[in-house]
Amino acid sequence: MHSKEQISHDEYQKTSDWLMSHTKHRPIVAIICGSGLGMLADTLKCQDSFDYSDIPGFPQSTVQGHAGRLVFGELKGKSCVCMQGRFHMYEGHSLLKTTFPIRVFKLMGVETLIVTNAAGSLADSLRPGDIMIIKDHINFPGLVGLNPLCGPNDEKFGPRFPAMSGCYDKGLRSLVMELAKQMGVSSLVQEGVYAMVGGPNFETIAEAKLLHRLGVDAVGMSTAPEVVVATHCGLRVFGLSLITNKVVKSYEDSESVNHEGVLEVGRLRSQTVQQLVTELISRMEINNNENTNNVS
Ligand SMILES: O=P(O)(O)O[C@@H]1C[C@H](O)[C@@H](CO)O1
Ligand SMILES: Nc1nc2[nH]cnc2c(=O)[nH]1
Repeated sequence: MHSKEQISHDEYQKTSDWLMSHTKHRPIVAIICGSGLGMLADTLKCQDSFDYSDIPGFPQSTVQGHAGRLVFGELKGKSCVCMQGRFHMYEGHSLLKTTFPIRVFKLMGVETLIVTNAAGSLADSLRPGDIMIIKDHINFPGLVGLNPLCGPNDEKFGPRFPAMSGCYDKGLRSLVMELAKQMGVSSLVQEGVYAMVGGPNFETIAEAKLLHRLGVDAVGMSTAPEVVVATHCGLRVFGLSLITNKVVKSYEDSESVNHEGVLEVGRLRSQTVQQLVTELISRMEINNNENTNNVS
């Protein structure tokens, strides 16, 4: 089950050095755009962007709605880097490749990771178009040993046995709840538990019932490996799921989900997600100012 693949510290460093020599931005925040949410990158000012295919060591995006571009720029005076397109296990990437950018971000000086995704809801209180602030996750592939941290541990990044309780920063979660109130969109926003499944198929009804009984609020096919690797190397994490569909949990229900519908809800709610993330970045406190305002 375990792959023998390893990525050395030097390989992450080479990619980081290449990027740092091709942009003047020195990002302190990294944003990963979920399906249909790539427009988050459009808000960045003074952009430098790179196709993944041009970045040494970077995997390639193959999913519709994931452009495959890394965009550097400024948002509210803070230097950011944005992944327009992420890597999923179901595309055939190893978990190390899926999470490759996270350690590159760490080496570039990023302190905070914002992850977004499209997800189906199991909680009755979450409707399509709602935004779920991720309070915690269940990493189903991880529970059976499909974890990017399997294999030799690189102590330069983090410990062999990292804690994962509290991996979604409480302060940032409360801040976004507060911002949602101030923006008049609090009726769309609530906290919940995200579960990652392997995909690429959507859930059977029996699987949906199981997830519901286990206390999962929303389900998707990404995010958990990225958050595990980010937490391992000491990044502060904030995550949100855009609820794009209800997961069908009844044999009487004739609805079914498809990727086009997922992307469509992403487009419809893009503005609100964009505003929330922009306000979050504007208001979040930064620990280490070394990387701030380095763009000349
Ligand atoms: O990258 P995310 O997690 O937003 O993508 C979700 C899960 C699948 O990749 C896809 C299904 O429509 O959307
Ligand atoms: N697994 C899963 N991923 C999703 N991504 C968007 N909607 C869904 C869903 O219903 N199930």
